[in-house]
Amino acid sequence: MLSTDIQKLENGGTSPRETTPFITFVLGGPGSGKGTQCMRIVENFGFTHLSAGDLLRHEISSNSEYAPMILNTIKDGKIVPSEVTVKLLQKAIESIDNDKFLIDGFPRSEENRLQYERIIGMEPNVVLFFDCPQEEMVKRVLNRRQGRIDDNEETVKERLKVFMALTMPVVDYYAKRGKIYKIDATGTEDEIFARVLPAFASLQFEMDYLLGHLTGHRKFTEPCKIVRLFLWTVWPS
Ligand SMILES: Nc1ncnc2c1ncn2[C@@H]1O[C@H](COP(=O)(O)OP(=O)(O)OP(=O)(O)O)[C@@H](O)[C@H]1O
Ligand SMILES: Nc1ccn([C@H]2C[C@H](O)[C@@H](COP(=O)(O)O)O2)c(=O)n1
Repeated sequence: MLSTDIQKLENGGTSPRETTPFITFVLGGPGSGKGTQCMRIVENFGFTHLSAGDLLRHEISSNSEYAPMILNTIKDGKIVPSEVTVKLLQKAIESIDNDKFLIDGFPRSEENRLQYERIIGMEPNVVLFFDCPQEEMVKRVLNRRQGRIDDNEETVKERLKVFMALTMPVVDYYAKRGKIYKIDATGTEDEIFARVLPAFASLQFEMDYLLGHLTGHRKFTEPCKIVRLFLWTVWPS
C-alpha cells in the first residue's frame, strides 16, 4: 500500500491536500437561482462549482448501478441516499485541482450533512442561503424548460415540501453557528448578484489568508487594513 493510500484511509477516504480547501455550501429552494448565481461567482472569484443535482443527473445519464434508483428518487422530488451523493462529491473534490469549491444544493438534509462530516469532513467556511418566495420559485422552475424530469407542477410541490421539512433545519443549524449569509433572491439576476458580491468581497482576505495566497506587500498591508478597521470600530475619529 502506498503511503498516500494509508493517509487517505486515515483521512476517512479523502486525498491529502497541501491546504484545506475553502468550502462554500449553496442552499435555497428549487428554482431560487442557486445555479445561476454560482456561475457568476465562478466567473468572478475562481471557484469550482459542484452541483449535487448535476452530479446525480450525470450518474443517471452514464447508466451507473445507481441510475434507476436516482432517477426514481428525483422524479418523486425526494432526496437520494446520502452515501451515494457524498461519494460523488468526494470523487469530484479529489479529482479537481482547485482550493475553492462552491457546493451547490448540498447538504439538502441533516442526513446529508452528517454523512458529509463523516466522510469528507471539511467544514464549510460559509453557507450562502438564497431566500425566495415559494410562488416565485414555482414560476422559475416551470419556466426553466431544460427538459428536467422534476420540473413539473406535481414534483415541484413535493420538492418544496422536502425543502421546508429537510433542508430548512440545515439552514437553521448553520445559522446557529454564524455561517449563514442570507441573500434576498428576488429581483433580476443582476440585482441578486449585487447582493452576493459583498459576501465574497468581505471573504476575500479570509480566503487568501487561509489558502496561503497572500503574497508580497499584501502580507503586510492586508493585516494592517484589518487592524485599522478594528481600531476605527473601537475609537471612531
Ligand atoms: N433572478 C431571476 N429572475 C428570473 N428567473 C431567474 C432568475 N434567476 C434564475 N432564473 C431562472 O430560473 C430558473 C431556475 O434557476 P436556477 O436553475 O439557477 O435555480 P436553482 O436554485 O439552481 O434550481 P434547482 O435547485 O431546481 O436546480 C432558470 O431557468 C433560471 O434561468
Ligand atoms: N444533495 C442532493 C441534491 C440533489 N438531490 C436530488 C433531488 C433534487 O430534487 C434533484 C435536483 O437537484 P437540484 O439540481 O435541484 O439541486 O437532485 C439530492 O437527492 N440530494
